[in-house]
Amino acid sequence: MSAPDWLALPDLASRRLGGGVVGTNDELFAAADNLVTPEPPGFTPRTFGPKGQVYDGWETRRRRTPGEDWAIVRLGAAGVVRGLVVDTSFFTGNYPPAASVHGCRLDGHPSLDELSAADWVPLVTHGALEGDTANMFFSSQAGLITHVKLVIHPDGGVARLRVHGEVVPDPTRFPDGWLDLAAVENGGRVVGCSDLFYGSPAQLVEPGLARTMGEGWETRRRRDAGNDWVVVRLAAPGRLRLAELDTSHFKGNAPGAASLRGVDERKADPADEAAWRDLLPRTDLRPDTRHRFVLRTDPVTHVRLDIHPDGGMARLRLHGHLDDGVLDTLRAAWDRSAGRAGN
Ligand SMILES: NC(=O)NC(NC(N)=O)C(=O)[O-]
Repeated sequence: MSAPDWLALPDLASRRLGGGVVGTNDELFAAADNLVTPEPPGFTPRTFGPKGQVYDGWETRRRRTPGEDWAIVRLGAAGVVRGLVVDTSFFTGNYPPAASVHGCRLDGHPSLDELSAADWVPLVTHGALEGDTANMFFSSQAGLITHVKLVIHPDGGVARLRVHGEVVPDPTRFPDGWLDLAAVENGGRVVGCSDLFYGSPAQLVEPGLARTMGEGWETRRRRDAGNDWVVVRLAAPGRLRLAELDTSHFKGNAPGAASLRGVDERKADPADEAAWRDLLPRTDLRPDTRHRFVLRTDPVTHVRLDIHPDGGMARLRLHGHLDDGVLDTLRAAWDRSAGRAGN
């Protein structure tokens, strides 16, 4: 069976975006914070701590009274949830047989008490789980979600909770309309690339600096005359003023040069090669360097980064201003769905 399309969407709960566990009723065996760890779970058999076998995940005690266990997760970026993964990797004799996930929308910085009293809408209802498995659930809930509540029936261990969805730009994050239009936390997304052999291009637009080469995008060595590329769909239409092409950590494998092109899908079809306009001409790059290039572009909705011929890059930042009227549109969309996660 092929992977569902929604798996390619960003994990809104990931710690990489600032997601975090804000409360749980029980984490005696293993901390619920592990649910949002970006790296895949690991396991070393027969490693015992003071409470029992050590697990990389959330694990509650064996229930001796009726009920269920829960953990509430603050998403790193608000969005519309398209699919969830309740990953029970390495939990074999102690996984929960079923899980539910609910979502809510609460803006600002709500307390656990406020979250507990929120209107929760179902994203997954009593979904059957397999042990030691990435259990996948499609969500048809169209509302904007800021927090999710994982409920396990009745108890047990879950290694990771992935909440894949489309980021909805939060206009309170850029009150003057100046933002990194490529950033995933603002709603930017990598929608195409030539090669992702060593590292995912989605990492180019993640927050912060890459800590290692492994946190960037890296292609294999090309043995033909072509070059590698990625296309980013911007958070919203905007005029670019500053590009950052960050080759940090890529010392023996930085691209020799790069260029940027853009297109405005409101005026031309991005599938039409001839519609793309130069934003930054082919420019030499240095290894292990945060290059900044000042730009002055017309409004664009998509940007293509070409690297010549291949190699790796840690981050791509595309700072600029939202096109005229777009900030008002984003504010209206944000306000319209306020307090209505289920709509
Ligand atoms: N061997 C175990 O994993 N036992 C228990 N869990 C831990 N973490 O020790 C349990 O009851 O699920």
